[in-house]
Parts: sequence; C-alpha cells; structure tokens
Amino acid sequence: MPMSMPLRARAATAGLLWSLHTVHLNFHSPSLSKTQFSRNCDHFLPWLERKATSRISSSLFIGESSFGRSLFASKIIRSGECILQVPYRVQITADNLLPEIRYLIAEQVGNIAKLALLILIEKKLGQGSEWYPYISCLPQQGGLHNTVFWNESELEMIHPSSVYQETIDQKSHIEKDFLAIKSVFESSHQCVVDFTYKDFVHACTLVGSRAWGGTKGLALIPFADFLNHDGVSEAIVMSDDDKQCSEIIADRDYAPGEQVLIRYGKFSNATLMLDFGFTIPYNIYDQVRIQFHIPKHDPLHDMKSEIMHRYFVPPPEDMKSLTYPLNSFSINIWLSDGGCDPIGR
Ligand SMILES: C[S@@+](CC[C@H](N)C(=O)[O-])C[C@H]1O[C@@H](n2cnc3c(N)ncnc32)[C@H](O)[C@@H]1O
Repeated sequence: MPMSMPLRARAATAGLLWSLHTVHLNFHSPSLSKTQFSRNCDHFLPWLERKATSRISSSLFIGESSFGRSLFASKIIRSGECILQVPYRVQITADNLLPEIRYLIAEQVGNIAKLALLILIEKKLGQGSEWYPYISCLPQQGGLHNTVFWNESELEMIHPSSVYQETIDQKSHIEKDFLAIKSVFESSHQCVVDFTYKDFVHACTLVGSRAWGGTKGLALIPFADFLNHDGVSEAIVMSDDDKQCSEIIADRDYAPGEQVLIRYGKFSNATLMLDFGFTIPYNIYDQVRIQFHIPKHDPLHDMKSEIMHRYFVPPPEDMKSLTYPLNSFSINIWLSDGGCDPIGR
C-alpha cells in the first residue's frame, strides 16, 4: 500500500493551491556533489539494523548531495529490486509516547504535534534516549527552509500565492497545538519536558517534512527519511502489513554512487515549499487554476460552457476535499514538450 506524506492533508483543506511559479526557490544545483558520509551518521545504519534485528538495506549508503543528507547506491541496483525494508517496530509513531503523556494529550492535538513532542522529549534525554542515533541526525534549528520560518518581507514575495495564507494557517495551527500541550501539562502539574514555541515549530516541521502516513498512523521511518524527492520517480514508500514493514522498490537501474531518489507525492512546488522547504525547477505537478466567468449575454455562452464542461479536470488526489467551481480549469505549468496544456493533462 502506498503511503503519503502527512501535512498535505491538512494544508489541502486550507484553500486552493496556486502555483508558486513566480518565485523559484531551488537554492541548490540539482547535480550531485562528491559523496561522503554525513556528520554523525557513520554508526546510524548498524545501530538501526541492531535495533531492527534485521537487514535494512544492503544497497544504500548515507552521504551528502546538494539536497543535504542523501542515500546512494552502494552497488548496481536493478529496476524492480527491493532496496530498503524498515520494520514497523523501528518506526516512531505517537504510540511510542509514554502512556501517561499519551493519555494527557490524547484528544488535545493531532499526530503531528504528538510526534513533535516525542522528538522534543527524546532530544532532551540525549544519549539516554533509545532513539539517540536517529534523533541526533535530524536537521537542527536553522536547517529547514519551510515557509513557516520565513520573515515578513520574504513572505510578502509570495503574497499572491495561496502558500502565503497556508503558511499563516499552518503557523496558527502549530501555535494552537503548542498552547494546548502547555496548558495540559500545566493543569496536570507535570513538567514532562521544557520547550519553547520555537522548539515546537521546528519539531512540527521536522515531522511534517519526514513522516509518512500509513497503516500504523503517522510514522517517522528512520533511514527511509534520508531519501530525497524527485517528482518523476515512480519509487514510493509502501507498507507491507504481512511483512510488517515499509519498503521501497527501485523504479530504475542505478550505478554505484548514484543518488537514489523517491517521490514523496505528486506535489506542486507550492506544496513542496510549504511542507518541505524546497522547490524543483521543472515540476510536472505545478498547476494554476483559472476561474472563468461566461456572461449569460455572451453569444458564445453555450459553446464556451460546453467546452468548459467537456474539459473540466478533476482536482488532484491531494485536493479532493476542496470544492472546485465548475467554471474553472487547470493549466499545467510545465509539460515535457515545453508547451502549455490548457486542459491540464
Ligand atoms: C525526508 S527529508 C530527506 C533527507 C534530507 N535531505 C536530510 O538531510 O535529512 C526531506 C528534506 O530533504 C530536502 N530535500 C528532499 N528532496 C529535495 C530536492 N529535490 N531538492 C532540495 N531539497 C530536497 C528538503 O530539505 C526536505 O525537507
């Protein structure tokens, strides 16, 4: 079963996603730099395999590319090969919170906030945390570029995009969760862990950009979350309930040393910027939605309406919850032949 990245579901309810095509924010060159082991990560995979008591991957090693930490082929990989299997038992979900904390915040906040709290608790435990080798590998504050971290003048640049409003909504959602957790802890006279609003925003953004929703609910999947995104890759994180693991099958051949990329979802640049803090240069999922008014007195009214209905494009999967006006259509910004397709296919 395919899994999907989480924040999208929430953001999709916030409003129409207009393309961010006017502001291209890919700070990195897509070409890969020399691969080397990332700081702090040398012992990561052996630790995870010990914890899982099984092989996670014999095909991948951790290195760095212009996309940050990345996974690379350690040998020839053939299309169709299983390159990674992460058992459910080494994935982190809200169930890993201590029962008394889980009970306290049960109805107060959603899974993103619960996982964020778990990260903050484990981080405070330092080397005493059973997840230390993973938690200590996660990006530090200042290392994420999602729009929630943008200052006012940066946000002003994207005012015409729906990402602007979605960013504001996301911030207020995080603030609401923060206050809810703090108030629960205060009224129960429990000081589970001391953290600031800034810590909490960082932790929520970490979860939003590297957790998957699956059969076990929202889960951080160590090692799988070191894989970077390529919108045209067919490789996705899948759940296998029989084998009790998440796995990834290679969608093409890889030579040793090549970076292995997966698709997080069929996301526009607006979504990528909001939830993951990057955009890609030619995003085949970028769309603008054009609303089109056909006045009743227009002599071509019937013909135009008929064309509109014939070519009406249903909203993408991740925007199903939105009601699209019928007098609108999508334009894909980038097409493989470089042209514009007015019916959005
Ligand atoms: C699931 S993590 C992937 C591993 C990450 N590079 C790391 O250092 O841990 C997702 C983050 O990786 C980065 N990323 C993934 N794909 C990217 C891409 N195509 N271009 C630029 N950054 C990317 C973004 O910072 C994103 O929020």
